[in-house]
Amino acid sequence: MIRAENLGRRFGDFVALEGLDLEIAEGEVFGLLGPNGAGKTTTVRLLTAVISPTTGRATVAGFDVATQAEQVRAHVGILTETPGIYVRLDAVENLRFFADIHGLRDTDARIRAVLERLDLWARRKEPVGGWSKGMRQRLAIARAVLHEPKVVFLDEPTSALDPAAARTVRELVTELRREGRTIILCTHNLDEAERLCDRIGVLRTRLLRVDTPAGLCRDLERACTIVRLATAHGAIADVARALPFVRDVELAGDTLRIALDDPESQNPALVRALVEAGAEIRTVSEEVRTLEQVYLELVGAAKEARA
Ligand SMILES: Nc1ncnc2c1ncn2[C@@H]1O[C@H](COP(=O)(O)OP(=O)(O)OP(=O)(O)O)[C@@H](O)[C@H]1O
Repeated sequence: MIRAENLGRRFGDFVALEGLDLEIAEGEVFGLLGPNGAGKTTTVRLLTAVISPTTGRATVAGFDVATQAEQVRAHVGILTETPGIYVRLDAVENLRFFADIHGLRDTDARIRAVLERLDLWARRKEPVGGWSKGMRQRLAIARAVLHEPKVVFLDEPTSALDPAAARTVRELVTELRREGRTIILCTHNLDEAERLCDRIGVLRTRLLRVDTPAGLCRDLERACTIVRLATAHGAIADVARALPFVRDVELAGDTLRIALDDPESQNPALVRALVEAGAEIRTVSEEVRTLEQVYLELVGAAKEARA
């Protein structure tokens, strides 16, 4: 649904985005994470044909963002960080305005359907200036999906919302995904990204890493197997240390933390050796790092590399 090849954008001498290679499948929820100024909004603006690339190319729904901007815009919906909602107009007037821009037909039926879906129909006649932030955000999402786009870009959709309103927005994202739409979600909320996204890309001018949330948290270079013993046992730790494929062993209480290069293939031999040495093993598990740890290391390393 989205394909970018060496996509980049400069503003004068300043490089906002460089060498973006990315493919996003239809129906995927793709999270874009990165610190302030990392180039997330620039990426969204490039992929929605609001600005043009200075290097590379990209297609969205099969259309080239540089040469077929109008078709791209017809197939994408965007929720920006500052959605242009007209506070003096009511919800229907706001949506009618955008429906006219898109040249939509069946405007009244569409508006009613989307407002009912977002639970805003009963309040449709009030100027939206008097609404809560959460309600306005829902209206902004209604606007983004009014023309039933195949791809929906959501730039920080839950920032500045209270937990209940944020939850409603997250439920909407899940619903949009159920309808088969492709969603690009820019967020600083790592927990939200982990819960909603099929894959996550970490960006800092360049795309540093792309993987599933679980894949990002499984740090292969530091994979550790955690073995909990029935009784604490220094001798068992020494047995593990003596194994040629074990890189490091820490014993804390009844728990061994064993660093391996490839736990999946080395765990069976490790467990066999420990049992043969008399260990009574209660549990064997994998040390999983949090997305926050992985994220901070990735963007921290990118910052050092740039310095
Ligand atoms: N029109 C522009 N002219 C000059 N510089 C720009 C322009 N648009 C963006 N930039 C710069 O490009 C960099 C990337 O900005 P961008 O808005 O894409 O980051 P972001 O990852 O969305 O950040 P945030 O999380 O703060 O929203 C920033 O340093 C920004 O100042």
